[in-house]
Amino acid sequence: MKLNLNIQPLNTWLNTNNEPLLISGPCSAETEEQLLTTAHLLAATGKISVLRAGIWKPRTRPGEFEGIGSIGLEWLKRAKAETGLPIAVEVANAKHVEEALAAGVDILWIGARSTVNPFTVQEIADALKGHDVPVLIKNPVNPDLQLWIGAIERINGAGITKIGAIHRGFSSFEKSSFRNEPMWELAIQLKTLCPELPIINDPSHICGNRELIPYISQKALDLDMQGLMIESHVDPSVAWTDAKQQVTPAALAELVDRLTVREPEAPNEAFADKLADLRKSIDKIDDILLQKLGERMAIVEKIGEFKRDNQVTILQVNRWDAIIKKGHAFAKALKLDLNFTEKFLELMHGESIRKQTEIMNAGKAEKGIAAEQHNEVKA
Ligand SMILES: C=C(O[C@@H]1C=C(C(=O)O)C=C[C@H]1O)C(=O)O
Repeated sequence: MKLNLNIQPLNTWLNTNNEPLLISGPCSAETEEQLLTTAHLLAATGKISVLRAGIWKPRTRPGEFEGIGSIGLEWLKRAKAETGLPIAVEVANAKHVEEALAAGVDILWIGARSTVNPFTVQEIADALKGHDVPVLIKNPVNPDLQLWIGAIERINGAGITKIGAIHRGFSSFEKSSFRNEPMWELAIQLKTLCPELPIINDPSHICGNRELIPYISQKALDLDMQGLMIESHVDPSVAWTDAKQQVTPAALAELVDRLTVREPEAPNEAFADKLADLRKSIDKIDDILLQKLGERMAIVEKIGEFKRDNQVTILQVNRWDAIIKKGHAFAKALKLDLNFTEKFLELMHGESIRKQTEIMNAGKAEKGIAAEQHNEVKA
């Protein structure tokens, strides 16, 4: 089901010269000189459309630099007057919204740590009522698409129609090369549910280091995201916050030059025809795959009934082990990714277990099973 949002297309409220939107600026405004020098260097690249700077910083532990505060608005105003760039800041409560709007801030964004809290988002939404300011909403820290959507709906419900989502990645318990796991599928789901909603990628917070930023930026553009928010600093080595992930304005310009912007639409009829042909072949294969999956499940059900009637456990580790081993051999021979193949088989096995559990317990503890099934579907 599509989301029922009232969103104005990005190009109707921000001029990006038909290029992907690029928002850049320091993680934190530190001093007037740092902000202005960075802003001038960024403006001189001719690459960016919006200048950003954090002035109220939600930090994990107390005692870290928590932002320069309202004085930063004066510096941003000066940067805007001198460079002509629209300015953007993060807001986390009603007071921030009021101060930012009074200072003529052009774009507000809601950070990941605020998006997680519906009370905070609602407070911001209420403060925005009656204003016509663009608002960008970062994904919540945790991979919860509904929470992200809920925040977008709250802001939209306050009458804000110039809205964008910022994909900044998600906290994960697992060790990873990323500071925040991209979990692209969540951004893809959001785009599928609301195709008119601009999604902007934040490679700085996904990567947590400079090195991976070009890779993530390119991937974001190839997933048809409409822009990038990349942190930059006149001298990242001395930055007060997020030093490892900021780039110099010169490095930013170089990075942007190396990106390839591809079109979502077919460039000509010949391409469209060839693509349609290839897709026909995929459709045929998908039909066979699903047909075979259905046949497989019917046999799994029979085995389930057989096990139930003979009091045999559902899980058969040896059999499962053999399937995985055979899967590995197939993956190698067919040049399929091993991890993908394993995940696919695991998904199938999980469904067999679920189905056989249902058969084993038919009529018994129905409530518990229904609850488990509900959770599995949700997950
Ligand atoms: C279908 C069975 O039950 C379970 C499901 C399996 C499967 O999906 O292939 C394999 C082993 C069992 O854990 C079976 O025992 O063969």
